[in-house]
Amino acid sequence: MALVIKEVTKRYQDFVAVNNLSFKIEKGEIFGLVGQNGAGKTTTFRMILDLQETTKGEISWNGKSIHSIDRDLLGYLPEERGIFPTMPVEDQLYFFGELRGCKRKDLKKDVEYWIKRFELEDKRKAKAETLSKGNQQKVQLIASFIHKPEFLILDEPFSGLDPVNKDLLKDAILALKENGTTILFSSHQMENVEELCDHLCLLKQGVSLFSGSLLDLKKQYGKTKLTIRTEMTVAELEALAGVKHVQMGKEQFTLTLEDESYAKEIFDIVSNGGYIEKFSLDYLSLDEIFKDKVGGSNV
Ligand SMILES: Nc1ncnc2c1ncn2[C@@H]1O[C@H](COP(=O)(O)OP(=O)(O)OP(=O)(O)O)[C@@H](O)[C@H]1O
Repeated sequence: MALVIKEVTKRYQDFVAVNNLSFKIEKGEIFGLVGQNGAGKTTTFRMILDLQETTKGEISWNGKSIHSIDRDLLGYLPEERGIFPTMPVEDQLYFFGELRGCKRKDLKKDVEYWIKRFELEDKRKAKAETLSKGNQQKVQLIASFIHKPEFLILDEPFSGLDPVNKDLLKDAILALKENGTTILFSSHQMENVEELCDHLCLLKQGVSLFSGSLLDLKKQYGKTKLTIRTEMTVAELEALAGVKHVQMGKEQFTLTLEDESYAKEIFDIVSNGGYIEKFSLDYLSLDEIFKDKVGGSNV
């Protein structure tokens, strides 16, 4: 295991921000930390980065206490966005790379590569303050990993990015993983976590509701989401055995089943021995699971 968080608690006076949290991340993995505002994500990051002390518990990287590792092994995109306003984009990236111990000549290839990859070529000489918010975020993001850290922590990296830039970021995260970087990121946007992570931790008010593989989490609920197109009414569908909830969508219904074993019987009734345009049985989305775990819903 690369990162091990063991029974970590963070207390601010009487308030417990992180409560007995444990999870593990393997080398080269993309791991998602998911939780609502105030769940304790940033606090957890700050403890991993040794910017804040734990009240209790241990954090280790490759078997060594986080207090004793070389800081340059780590990269961090904090939640607070901020780069030097008057420094040109390109200079900014060299500056952060050199700050983390890299030589300017060794940085050139990577600076060029990432400027191109994040479509910032025409902005390279521009002062950071003249860039749009999304572009500033991209610069700060590149700055967080230009020194090729082993372990990269990204706090809400997707917030404020348009769909095209979100895709650029997703591709970049996958490319960093390909190169062996271990990545931990937080997000409120479940589709990003679902697309990128094999493993995740769901946090609620500082307490872990789940940590482990996304597939294992999905299996807890089973394939209980049934999407069908039918002439039947909501009332008729609700009356079927094993149906917990029916949601009417545009030209289709989404049924929540008590158990996936009811699907066959429902198929027989809905298709009535004939053709059916749509009948699809799926795992719940992470968003649906999260809402259920955190708030209680109809799933
Ligand atoms: N220095 C502090 N003193 C007191 N309470 C704090 C301090 N820092 C954080 N907290 C509290 O700890 C809780 C967790 O905060 P944290 O910033 O870790 O949440 P988060 O999951 O990152 O939230 P968000 O998604 O809104 O960034 C919050 O209730 C916050 O108010």
